[in-house]
Amino acid sequence: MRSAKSKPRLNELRTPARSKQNLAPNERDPVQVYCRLRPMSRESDHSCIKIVSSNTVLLTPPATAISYRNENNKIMKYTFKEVFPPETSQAEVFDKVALPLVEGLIRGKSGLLFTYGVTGSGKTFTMTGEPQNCGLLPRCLNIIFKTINDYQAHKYVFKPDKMNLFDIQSEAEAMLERQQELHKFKSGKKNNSNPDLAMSSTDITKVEGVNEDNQYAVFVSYVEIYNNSVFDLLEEGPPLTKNLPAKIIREDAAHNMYVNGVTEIEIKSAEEAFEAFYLGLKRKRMAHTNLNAESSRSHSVFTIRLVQAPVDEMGEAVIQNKDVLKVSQLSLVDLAGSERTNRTKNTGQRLKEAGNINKSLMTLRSCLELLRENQLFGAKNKVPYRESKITHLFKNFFEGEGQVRMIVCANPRAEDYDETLQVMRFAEMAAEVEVAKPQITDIAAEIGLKSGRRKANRLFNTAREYIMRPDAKELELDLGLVYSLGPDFPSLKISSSQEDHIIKELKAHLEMRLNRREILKRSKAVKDERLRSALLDLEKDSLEVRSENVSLKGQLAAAERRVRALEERLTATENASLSHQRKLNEMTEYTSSLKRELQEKELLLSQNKLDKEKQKKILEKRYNHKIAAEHEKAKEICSESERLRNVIEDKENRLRIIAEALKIERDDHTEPVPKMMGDVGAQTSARDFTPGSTPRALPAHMLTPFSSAQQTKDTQSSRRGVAVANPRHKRSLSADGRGWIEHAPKNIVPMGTVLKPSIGHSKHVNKLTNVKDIANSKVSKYCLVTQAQDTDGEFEMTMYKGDVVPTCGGGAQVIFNDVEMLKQFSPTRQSNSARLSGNTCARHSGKRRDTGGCSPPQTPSNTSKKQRVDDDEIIHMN
Ligand SMILES: Nc1ncnc2c1ncn2[C@@H]1O[C@H](COP(=O)(O)OP(=O)(O)OP(=O)(O)O)[C@@H](O)[C@H]1O
Repeated sequence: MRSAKSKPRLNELRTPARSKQNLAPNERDPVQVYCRLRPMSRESDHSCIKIVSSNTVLLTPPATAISYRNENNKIMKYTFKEVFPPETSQAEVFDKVALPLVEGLIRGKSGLLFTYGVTGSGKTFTMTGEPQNCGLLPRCLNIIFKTINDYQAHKYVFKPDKMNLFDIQSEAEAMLERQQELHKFKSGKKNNSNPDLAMSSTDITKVEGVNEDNQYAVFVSYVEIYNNSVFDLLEEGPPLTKNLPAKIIREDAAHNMYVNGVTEIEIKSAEEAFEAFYLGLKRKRMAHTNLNAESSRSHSVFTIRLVQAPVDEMGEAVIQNKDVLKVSQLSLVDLAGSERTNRTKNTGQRLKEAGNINKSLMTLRSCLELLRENQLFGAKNKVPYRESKITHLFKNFFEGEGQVRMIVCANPRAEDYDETLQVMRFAEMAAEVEVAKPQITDIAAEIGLKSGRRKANRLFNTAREYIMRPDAKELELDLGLVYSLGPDFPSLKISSSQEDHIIKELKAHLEMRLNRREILKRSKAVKDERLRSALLDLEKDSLEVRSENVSLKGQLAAAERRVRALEERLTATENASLSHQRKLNEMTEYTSSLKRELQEKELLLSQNKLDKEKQKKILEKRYNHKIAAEHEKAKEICSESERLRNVIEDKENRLRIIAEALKIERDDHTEPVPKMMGDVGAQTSARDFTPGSTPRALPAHMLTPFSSAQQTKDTQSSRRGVAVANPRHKRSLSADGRGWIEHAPKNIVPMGTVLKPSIGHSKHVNKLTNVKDIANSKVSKYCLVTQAQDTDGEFEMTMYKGDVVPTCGGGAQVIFNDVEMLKQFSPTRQSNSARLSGNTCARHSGKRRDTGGCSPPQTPSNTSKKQRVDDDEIIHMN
């Protein structure tokens, strides 16, 4: 727990929010409602409002009014704090209504002043006024600056913290910001001032309540509430014509409502304030209605916030602590005019605006009604402040504390009567609402600061300046201002014995002076003590400084010696450096000459390169068409080779067919020859024979020699003397002496002639079933022997020959490259070719590419075009 005597902590100094219900009557103030009547536009017009006293008006309904019929021509009486007749001057209204609010603002109390009334009743006239006849707002600004002018803090010492409170900056920080601002303004500041608005207000004087030991700063903001959205009229950026972004209303740490992110401009003079106000005015949405060409369609709220903080003990700078700040605000609200939409004949946007205006005014009205009920009858109605932006923004005035004043403006003309009546009723009701009186605390006194600090500082500065002057003789200062025992003695003249009160007054005065003397003595003792300790500190410091001085002198002498030595070295080094510098210059010159040479050569090189490239291009052009012709030829060759490849593929396919035929034939050869060669042949026509098929019949003269080996021998012996074999007819290609594998049917028919060539080193197989027979290092050639009868019934023997090529899988493949056909003609045969009888040997050979496997050769008839008949083809005539 904090002891009773200890000083309060700074953050405990703020006044806590007080509960309205528990307030004593003297702690509350009613909303003060004034009525101002505007002059009639035409003198001939009938006025419905009559002022019966300084605070009462009578409303007489005209025959055209609705209330004339509804309320039986009833005259209504309304009472206000004061009624201002049409001829009342602006200054008078200001003095009565706004001046007390300004005074409160200076003392740290917040205030709210709004004008309320029917459209065209003079709200804006009252609030803003006209050139040369300024209204409440300019007058408030003028008087505030006149009052605080000598006590203003430097700009940016107080800075809004964006959460409705303020930070305090040091003088240095503030100066830096001022310089930045100066720089910004030099680069283009727009002047928004309006000479008309800098209204003459010479009659304005100062108000009481300024604390000389405080520093002050004024901040203004200007918002507009339009269609229940809040817009910042001082926001930089968007052009005036475009829609401004809407702002939201928030509650700060002290439960005060504020417009979040609103622009607050620090103002140092009334002129600056007018400038800001004029900028906001330009942004205001003005709309024209049938009723009033200048009617404002929005509520506008101009807020002046006054920040004050005590100066420190020295009376110079503000205490750097946020908690000593006191912020008070005066909000000047020009409400949009209330109107009946059916009378204004508004449509579209205007109708929506009118609806919103009326809705917000209705909310204001119902909020005040509920508040009044709560206050008067202890009801616990929930007040719907949030239903409208205007009531939400000023919630803390009604729930917290402050001074609230309202000026009801009225136009006494008959056309406005019904609406004016509503306004009067509202005003009467609002006057019954009470608001807690603001409590003022002297924070400086609470933290032990004495008053008169700034004055003392001023005197001190004057004295110092005076002493510095050469002609200073005697300083005459009114120290009484600082050490004053209070005001002068009251009048002590006692003229009768009954005047005891004078004695009492004198006694009180003396006691006060004694008290003050005591305080001053204590203060002096404290200051003496401080001075003594300061002098002692000074003496101690002085001694330390002296001894330090002696040691420093010794150090200085040693340092000087070192410096001299260093200087000598430096001179020597400089000389050396000079000579090096000369050399360096020479070398630099040499280097630069080399560089120049290099550059020239590089230039030459690049020139050469360019020339070569040019030549290359010329040659390329020249030979391009030749290259194109070559390309054409290449294409032709390609297409030819493609065609040949197709032919080869075609041949391969045919060979494959032959191979299949051969396979069938091989299978047929397994049948016994005698059966094949029997008398069946006599029954079978020779024309039934198809190439490649097994011979089914042979002519009778052919059968004998093939009947058996014995018969062959007989035939050979019967033809003794005839040269049936000539060694010269041996096929050279067949008998090349390499290892052959001869693949012939088992029962091959002996031809009985020399036709079949002998193959040296050959191995005979009937069936090629064992791979070793062919995949054998000794075998490099392959010969397939077939026998058949041709279409003429002649017997022919074909030998397909090829190279055995081993494959990578361990097997072998045969590439056929030669075909030999041996044909035997019967000498008895009657045909065109019958004159030639005996054996014919034709040899066909054709080189072909590797088929990649063992594929049968083409038959001679199929390859007749490509195959040639060898020169050494022999025909044996028997
Ligand atoms: N007390 C007055 N003395 C002289 N002229 C006045 C007075 N009151 C209003 N007028 C004039 O009446 C006209 C309308 O006044 P003003 O614009 O102030 O009305 P308003 O209530 O603000 O209207 P709205 O609600 O439409 O904004 C203005 O031309 C103004 O000069």
